[in-house]
Amino acid sequence: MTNPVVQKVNPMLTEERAKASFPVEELTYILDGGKFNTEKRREIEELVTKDPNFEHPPIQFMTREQQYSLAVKKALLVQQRLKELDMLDDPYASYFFRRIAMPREVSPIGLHWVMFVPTLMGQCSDEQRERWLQRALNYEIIGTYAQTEMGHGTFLRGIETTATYDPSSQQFVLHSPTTTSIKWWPGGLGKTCNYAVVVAQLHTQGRCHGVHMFLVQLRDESTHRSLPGVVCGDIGPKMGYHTIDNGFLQLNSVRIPRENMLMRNAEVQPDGTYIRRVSNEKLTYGTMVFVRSLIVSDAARGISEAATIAVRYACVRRQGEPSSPGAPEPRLLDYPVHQYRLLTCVANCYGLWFASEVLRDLYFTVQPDVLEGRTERLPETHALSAGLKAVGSNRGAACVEECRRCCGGFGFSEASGLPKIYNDINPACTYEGENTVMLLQTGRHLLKCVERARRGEQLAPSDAYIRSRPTPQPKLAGGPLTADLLLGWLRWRSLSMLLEVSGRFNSFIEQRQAWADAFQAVSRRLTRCAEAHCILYVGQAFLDSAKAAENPKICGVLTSLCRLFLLNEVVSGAGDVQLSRSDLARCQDAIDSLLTELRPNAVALVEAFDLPDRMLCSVIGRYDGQVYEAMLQWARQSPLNATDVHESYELYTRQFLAGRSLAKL
Ligand SMILES: CC(C)(COP(=O)(O)OP(=O)(O)OC[C@H]1O[C@@H](n2cnc3c(N)ncnc32)[C@H](O)[C@@H]1OP(=O)(O)O)[C@@H](O)C(=O)NCCC(=O)NCCSC(=O)CCCC(=O)O
Ligand SMILES: Cc1cc2nc3c(=O)[nH]c(=O)nc-3n(C[C@H](O)[C@H](O)[C@H](O)COP(=O)(O)OP(=O)(O)OC[C@H]3O[C@@H](n4cnc5c(N)ncnc54)[C@H](O)[C@@H]3O)c2cc1C
Repeated sequence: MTNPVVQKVNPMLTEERAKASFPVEELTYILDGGKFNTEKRREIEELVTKDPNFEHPPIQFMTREQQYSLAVKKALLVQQRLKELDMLDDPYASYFFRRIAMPREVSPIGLHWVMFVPTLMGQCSDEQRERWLQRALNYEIIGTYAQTEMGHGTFLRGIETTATYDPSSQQFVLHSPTTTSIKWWPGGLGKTCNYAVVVAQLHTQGRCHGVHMFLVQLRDESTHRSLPGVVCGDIGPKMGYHTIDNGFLQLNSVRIPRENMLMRNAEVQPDGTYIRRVSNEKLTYGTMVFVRSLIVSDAARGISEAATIAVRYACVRRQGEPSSPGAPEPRLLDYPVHQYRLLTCVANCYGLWFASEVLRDLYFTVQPDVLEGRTERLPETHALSAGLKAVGSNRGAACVEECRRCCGGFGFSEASGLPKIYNDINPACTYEGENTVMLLQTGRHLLKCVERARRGEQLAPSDAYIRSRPTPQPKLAGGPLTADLLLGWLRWRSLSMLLEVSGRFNSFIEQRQAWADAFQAVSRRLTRCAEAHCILYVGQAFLDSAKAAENPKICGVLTSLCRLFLLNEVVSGAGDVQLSRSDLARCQDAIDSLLTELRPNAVALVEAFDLPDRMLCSVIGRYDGQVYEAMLQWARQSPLNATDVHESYELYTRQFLAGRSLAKL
């Protein structure tokens, strides 16, 4: 543990820690992807924790402008430190450095490395990479990804910004023709960035060729003033994300050189001739596939933080009727219903954690082929990243909210750290493709898989269970409810639901409905199919990782947690298909026994995430469990407490009490 123990550890937490049935440290190595990674991460965390430059009072007491300004300073300081430490080329080290240096502070330059650089990597021709990539990697320029407009987010083909080629000057003219065409939302666009990848409709030789990407300079590189024709700014306060300047951008006939169109997949020649190099036009959407896969891991990390806080708090918080006179009040964690609420969040967290690793590996296996124009596995990768992005962020937001409520009133206080975790994960349900829209993309792919299965074509590995005919329901009665059996049931459920919906879809087609209309008619049910498919993927990844654990004690506890995850899915999905009352009752009993079995490991399972206090930023989730003193200390920092009598008393309350009118004040 990298946590400095400030005070004596609360004995209730020590007692819980002693109950672990497995070596927590070894599970940490598994989660980090090896002991080497754990050690490296801890070194970085210690480095940042000791650096006074990253210390400051809680940002929750600051104004938005102060928060933004501090975040800019810290984000840039991180870059300087990473350079000094020669860590810029090490994505693992720089990720953890950023994370611990700016815990729960969304970086104003975050879009630069999450989307701007990956877009340059994926969409530039080789010469363009030479020209811009190194400058971007060195942070000589700071960029963002400007796609969404006020009028269009989901429907990308509806984007209105135009890039019209002018062969006489060999320039593109970037223009926002309407109010709705103003770019709206891009992170860091308002004040921080000086460049952007702008998504626009390409017009040349009198024809529109659809959405393409252009590198546009927004601000002067030395004065940072916006360039002629560029109008940009901050979009104002949001539900969260206070540290980042999501921005707007209006382009008034801004001219850029022809070479600033990103030309890996398509090109406009000097005379204006348009040439498409690869047939799959969806390659322009490549960066989104990448970021969607990252969101699954963000969701798991968000739950890991919230669950660490809520489980620790549940060990030290006493509330309720003592079991006998004179006995202490029960701890929250003693209540089975509380165990259920927390442990199912922990189970979701592990499932998403392992699924995000499998998805990341898939992405990095497929990406080199995609860059070379071989797109055979792109549909599977898109369908999985879209669906898992939706399921991951939906679950992430729901579990973090559940953990927050598990902490009662303190969960509503910023002191708990929980509102911030929620406000960080919640927008992921919307950005990078709104979740329902993403589930529909997965659903569309699944419908096509049934069609392919019917034609006897081979399906991608994660779709291989899809057949054109139903399979018998696995029997849950009789033998033990093993993880394999439960996973088999979820596989059967996913296929059954899909075949039912696809049957309905086909009947609409037979009635001569257009494909798009038939799709709309089944869309509501299709989103459930997409969820079931993704949950199956999560369950499979979870079980594979549990089985792969070499230490039998870790394998045991992970398998039990995986069973809890699977059983909970079976019970909550019982309405989607027919599950007999007796099977349902068996599953419910099995959940109750698992809660009793897993309860002694509750603390160990969250502490395996090895989250230092600096990362959690939580008064009630501290390693030492000394909650109440710390809560008082926190409240003392409120600027409202700077004076005993607040100025509003003199200005208003005193007048009010004296019976004077406040109307003109
Ligand atoms: C909903 C769709 C997918 C629809 O696209 P469309 O062009 O209308 O598609 P269509 O003609 O209906 O054809 C669908 C077809 O296109 C395929 N496809 C769709 N997306 C991809 C992809 N990424 N990779 C590979 N293939 C893709 C689909 O599988 C369909 O294929 P098919 O026709 O079935 O063979 C699209 O408009 C979309 O992706 N919308 C969501 C927009 C979005 O995600 N915006 C993100 C902005 S950036 C951001 O939010 C950053 C935040 C980060 C932060 O703050 O940290
Ligand atoms: C914090 C944050 C950061 C962001 N950062 C960026 C960024 O850096 N760069 C960038 O370009 N964009 C960014 N965005 C924009 C984001 O990608 C869009 O908000 C998102 O794609 C949704 O688009 P929209 O807001 O236009 O919603 P809409 O498309 O108007 O959707 C509204 C609702 O309608 C539903 N809906 C829409 N179409 C359909 C359909 N076909 N079928 C069924 N239902 C449908 C959706 O599910 C949704 O619930 C960011 C957004 C947020 C909140």
